[in-house]
Amino acid sequence: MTIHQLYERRPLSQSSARRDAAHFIDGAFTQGTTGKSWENFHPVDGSLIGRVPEGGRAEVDAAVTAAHAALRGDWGRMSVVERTDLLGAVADEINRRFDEFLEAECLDTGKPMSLASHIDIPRGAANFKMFTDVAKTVATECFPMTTPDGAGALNYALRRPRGVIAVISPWNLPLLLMTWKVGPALALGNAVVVKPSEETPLTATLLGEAMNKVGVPRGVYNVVHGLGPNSAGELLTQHPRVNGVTFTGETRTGEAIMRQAAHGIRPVSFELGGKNPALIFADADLDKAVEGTMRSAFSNCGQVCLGTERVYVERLIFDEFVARLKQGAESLRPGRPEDPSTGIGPLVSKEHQAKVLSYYARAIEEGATVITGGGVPKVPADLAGGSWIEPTIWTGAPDNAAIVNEEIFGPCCHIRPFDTEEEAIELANSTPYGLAAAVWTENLSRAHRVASRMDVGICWVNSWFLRDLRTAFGGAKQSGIGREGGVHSLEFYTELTNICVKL
Ligand SMILES: NC(=O)c1ccc[n+]([C@@H]2O[C@H](COP(=O)([O-])OP(=O)(O)OC[C@H]3O[C@@H](n4cnc5c(N)ncnc54)[C@H](O)[C@@H]3O)[C@@H](O)[C@H]2O)c1
Ligand SMILES: O=C/C=C/C=C(\O)C(=O)O
Repeated sequence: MTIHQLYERRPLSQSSARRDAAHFIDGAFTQGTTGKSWENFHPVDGSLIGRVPEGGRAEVDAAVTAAHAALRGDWGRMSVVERTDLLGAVADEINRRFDEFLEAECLDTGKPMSLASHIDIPRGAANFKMFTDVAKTVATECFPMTTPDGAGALNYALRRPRGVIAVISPWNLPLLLMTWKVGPALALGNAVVVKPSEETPLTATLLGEAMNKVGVPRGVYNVVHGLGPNSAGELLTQHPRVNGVTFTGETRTGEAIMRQAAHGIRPVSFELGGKNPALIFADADLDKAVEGTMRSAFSNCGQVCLGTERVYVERLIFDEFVARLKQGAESLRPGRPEDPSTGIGPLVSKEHQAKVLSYYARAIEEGATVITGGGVPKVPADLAGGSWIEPTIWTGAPDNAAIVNEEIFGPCCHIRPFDTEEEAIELANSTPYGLAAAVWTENLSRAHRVASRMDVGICWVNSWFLRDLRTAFGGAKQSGIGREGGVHSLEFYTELTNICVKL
């Protein structure tokens, strides 16, 4: 029976028993000591999923202490092969419990199962597998040198785990983005304390069961739920015994975390916001450019940091492209995650829905023309409690408009014509962000020429969201600090010592 058939009779939100989240500290689940918690709602219909405990100083201290104890214990004494065998088993356990992770992720986010079953959950396992390979195969460096006495000396580099890593993760791809950090951290010998987003606690909690099942020593993986400021997030990122902070989230939040982590000096690795452009030249394969921009603008209800919110189209094909993208946007049917015909899910929360709707209103004030969307879709009565939003396309806004310069993080994009390659490049690079870009052209020279001038961390040509996990991933300008992926993750998750031996 397919996962969809499982729910044909009853919606996911009514098929699942109430699910409370729990902290996972030193190998044990606990509701903690603060007595504070919040309600977790299903974004599809507003139904209650369960409660989430808010961790405080005691929980953060206990988790950091457990992580350090793990480093001094069996985990710290394990060989790379023993460690990576365990993490390979974690990946296998995620795959063994695939449907449970899928159900939990879709309950928390409301995203279609057809999306999460192809992206979110498989990447949860792949992120562990990828970095076990890196940890087992990465070489180190060695520099023989001459010395005045002629005998010479040998320099070689040794890498060791950085220590206890704080992982602060967002709500849009909860399992994928949390394991994108936990995978390399653990494969390279660290221990972690994860603070998932308050919107999406379930898969981080479930991963604790997988860790225990395969025998990862207690204290290696810890989860403390909480909010950001004045809560577990802030306490964790300023904790004196945390050795590094890796964060994925909004740029403004990154600024706050940087201040919090500064006291006592600890390195940060940031993957932040974006306002990503797509450049579509007249010689592009229009079918592919429309299909790719449909995904990059509307997938995951536009809640993808790498998504496209600015589309620049060569004037010759502007009207045709706008008409084609409008047609695509209007074909997306809102629905429940478990419904295979669902084309688009809801936003993650009522708060986020209000934020996106405020930009929809701002667009009108700024003089934009609404090509399609601009509000809340009509949905069946049983979905009325959800955080629904219409996929929206604008044209005609000024280049300094908020909808053209500020990250909205919803299923919306502004399309503007351009006349020359230089103009397109200047427009693409015109915001404080520099995360991703997409260039659509069949001209090989132009593809390489334009891509090389995108001031971003990743540029796709005639594609979007193709991800080779060995490549460097991260943002330029206000979209991030550092790169993670493949051997690039070594820089943040290990400390390097150069040893010079006189021969
Ligand atoms: N660059 C990337 O790879 C990437 C990937 C996904 C999402 N994002 C960005 O994330 C944002 C959406 O996710 P979000 O709304 O969860 O982001 P957010 O910044 O609101 O929150 C992210 C996480 O940070 C925590 N947090 C908030 N304030 C904190 C503080 N002062 N100290 C410690 N922790 C704190 C939150 O509790 C949450 O766990 C968008 O801006 C999107 O572009 C970037
Ligand atoms: O929403 C942002 C998506 C980020 C994706 C990754 O970090 C990845 O594919 O590794």
